[in-house]
Amino acid sequence: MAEADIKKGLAGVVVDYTAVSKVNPETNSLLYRGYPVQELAATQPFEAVAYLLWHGELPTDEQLAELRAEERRHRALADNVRAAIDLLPLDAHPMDEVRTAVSVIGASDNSGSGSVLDAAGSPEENLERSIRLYAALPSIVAYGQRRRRGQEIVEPRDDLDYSANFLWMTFGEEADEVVVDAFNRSMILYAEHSFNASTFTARVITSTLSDLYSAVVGAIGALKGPLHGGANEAVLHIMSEIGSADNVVPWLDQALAEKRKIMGFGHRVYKRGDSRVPTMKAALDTLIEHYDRPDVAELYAKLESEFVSRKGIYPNLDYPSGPAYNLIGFDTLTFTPLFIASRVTGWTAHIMEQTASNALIRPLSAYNGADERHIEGYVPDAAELEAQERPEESA
Ligand SMILES: CC(=O)SCCNC(=O)CCNC(=O)[C@H](O)C(C)(C)COP(=O)(O)OP(=O)(O)OC[C@H]1O[C@@H](n2cnc3c(N)ncnc32)[C@H](O)[C@@H]1OP(=O)(O)O
Ligand SMILES: O=C([O-])CC(=O)C(=O)O
Repeated sequence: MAEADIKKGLAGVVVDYTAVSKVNPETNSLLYRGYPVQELAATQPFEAVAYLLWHGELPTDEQLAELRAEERRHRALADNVRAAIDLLPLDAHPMDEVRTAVSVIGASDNSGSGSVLDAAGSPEENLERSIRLYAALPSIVAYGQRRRRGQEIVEPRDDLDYSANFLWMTFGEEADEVVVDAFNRSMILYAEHSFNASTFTARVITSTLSDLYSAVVGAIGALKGPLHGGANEAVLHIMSEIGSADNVVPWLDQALAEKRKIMGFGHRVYKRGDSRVPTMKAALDTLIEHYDRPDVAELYAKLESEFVSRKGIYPNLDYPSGPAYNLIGFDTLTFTPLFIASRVTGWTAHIMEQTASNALIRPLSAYNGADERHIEGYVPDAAELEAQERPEESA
């Protein structure tokens, strides 16, 4: 068998153009539509960043007010979505819960003709669907956590912006400004990251001219894995296992001896550190100070320094965001759903970009299975003999 030039995991393969974001490992930078993400996190509400990702420009005051009004209109948890969530067992993973909720929203959207020929939708329909999902996800995530805790649903508040309302619906009390600010920054930092696994999944699904909801459902499935979004949950599991800074060295000795992956470290593209980490770490520091938890800072710093010095592998965004969400009070299993609530903006921007310049995504594979063989006594019919006369490239 001839050796094929396989790029395992598509590592290093450039598959298409995108104008949504630029990840540059050389300069350790990340641009959303040209703007450094750090500048956006320091100056913008998440709503403005969502607008930027969808439209390519930051909104004027009027455009932002319009988006905020529309977001408020679609905040409340729809009855059928709540009913579907309530059917799920309480120990279902929240990622499965959110995935199901998005499916229900998609199945209930009767815009378009209903035919598969029309599934991909117009740019206007897809923008409308994107805003609806973006608006609905906080109530889904918040309700999920409250349901697991045996608490009553908290209705959205029209006088609060996206991040403050998200925290209100989750905890039933108004969050301090420093907490809202840290949370808003995390939403911005998680919003977009070029052709990561979940975004690429969304683009593959979109490339078949399927609908936006199906692409988001698929993306949620890809995000759940601990090599991708699930790592923010996994970081907290690891930190709980370690317990305190004193235990880092023995814990790490054993984890490395067992060849375990240390969650929240490493990245396919960034090899010298993730561009978003310093901004998220600064947000974590404000939370550590606010909640007076120096023990978290000690454990964070000790694990980072030990792991980096031993392996030369740096933290990714999930490393500071895991403990940040823990300090805010989110349950560990809710962390990756928070990632969904943010990343739905990037996913949908990519879905619209893919639709606007589509080509079916269908790579080739090199076959390394059993040699051709036949069922004993089988006699090919005429159709099969005819097909064999027209051999195609194997794939
Ligand atoms: C928002 C995000 O999605 S960011 C990513 C979140 N994911 C995680 O934090 C999970 C932990 N990290 C990882 O598993 C990896 O770093 C990935 C999957 C993110 C990127 O990995 P890849 O580019 O595919 O590199 P790969 O996994 O092959 O790692 C290369 C080497 O570094 C090692 N390595 C990479 N990351 C880690 C880690 N976190 N812990 C231990 N070893 C690691 C690998 O074991 C491998 O070693 P080897 O060459 O001796 O086999
Ligand atoms: O880019 C990646 O591979 C993963 C990542 O950091 C993200 O999706 O935010």
